[in-house]
Amino acid sequence: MRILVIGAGATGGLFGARLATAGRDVTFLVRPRRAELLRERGLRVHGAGQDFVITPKVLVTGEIAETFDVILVSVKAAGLEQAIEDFAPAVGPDTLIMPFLNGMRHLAVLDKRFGADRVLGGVVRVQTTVDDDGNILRVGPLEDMSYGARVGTSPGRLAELHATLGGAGFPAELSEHIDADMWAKWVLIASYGGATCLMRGTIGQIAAAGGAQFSAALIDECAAVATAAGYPMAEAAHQRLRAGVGDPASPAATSMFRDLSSGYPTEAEHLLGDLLERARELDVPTPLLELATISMRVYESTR
Ligand SMILES: NC(=O)C1=CN([C@@H]2O[C@H](COP(=O)(O)OP(=O)(O)OC[C@H]3O[C@@H](n4cnc5c(N)ncnc54)[C@H](OP(=O)(O)O)[C@@H]3O)[C@@H](O)[C@H]2O)C=CC1
Ligand SMILES: CC(C)(CO)C(=O)C(=O)O
Repeated sequence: MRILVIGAGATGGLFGARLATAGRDVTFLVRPRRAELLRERGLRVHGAGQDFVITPKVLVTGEIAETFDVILVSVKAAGLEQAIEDFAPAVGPDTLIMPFLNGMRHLAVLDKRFGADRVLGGVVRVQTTVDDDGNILRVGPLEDMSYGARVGTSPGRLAELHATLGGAGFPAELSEHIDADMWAKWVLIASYGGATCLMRGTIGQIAAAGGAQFSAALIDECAAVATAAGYPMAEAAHQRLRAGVGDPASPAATSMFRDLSSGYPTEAEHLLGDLLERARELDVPTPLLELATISMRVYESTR
């Protein structure tokens, strides 16, 4: 299957490079500045014990002349609408679209444009960022993905997708409960991301300052929203998250915290604001989530 990766940033750059290294047919759809850099210097991945460069196949937005089998959407939430316009010409009748985005709201946007049978659920777990030289920097060893059908995707096509994304040097799981997986990831990202951004420190720094109970209470609030929405988190996973916030040495943080620390725009509305809105609709009290959301709104409005 021919793969088009939308964006060659922290997640798309890493997984696209892995897939290309494993011999898959990968093309990156990028904007002109990124294209120039990639053509000049290649796509380099480094950090956490790895260092490799690939010469990527690159298409600049506006240049798409044919459809692809798989589209991996790896833009941030704020860039989604424009990205959809840009990659739409690559979507044919059998194309599958797998988004990497955290949160859930993007699914409705993609479904509306392309139909839910073509839009898979997706979860990627990596710790990456784009460094000042435009390289993909791994800030931790985590690297895996899962994906799965939500409604009416052809099983044959799904199997082909799994054969393409699997066995490429990172764990890739075909999930039969991808909506629940996405909700569980959302609980993680909203609670760890909300806590670290509100407190301006890693999970360990918050614990060392006496905030472990605060972080655990935020996890409970986010998990309660998932439960009310019909996607209760597995008890063991919930308890693992809670246990993780008690370690003062924990370096845990999220991509939203890395964006905040660099003074960049964040996905706060997509990750926190949307969850808060759903909590209100479902009548779930979430005072800490509200606090984290407001603090990020202030950050965004004063950047
Ligand atoms: N980073 C991480 O560790 C993790 C991130 N995630 C999630 O993955 C999603 C993507 O995040 P991440 O990879 O970090 O984001 P990045 O900002 O690092 O990468 C996004 C890339 O998309 C490019 N882009 C944006 N719009 C377009 C467009 N219209 N056409 C082509 N390229 C475009 C940007 O290019 P340009 O340079 O031109 O702006 C940028 O390089 C987010 O929802 C995030 O929450 C999930 C797990 C871990
Ligand atoms: C779960 C985690 C922290 C790593 O994949 C993440 O999704 C993020 O940093 O955005």
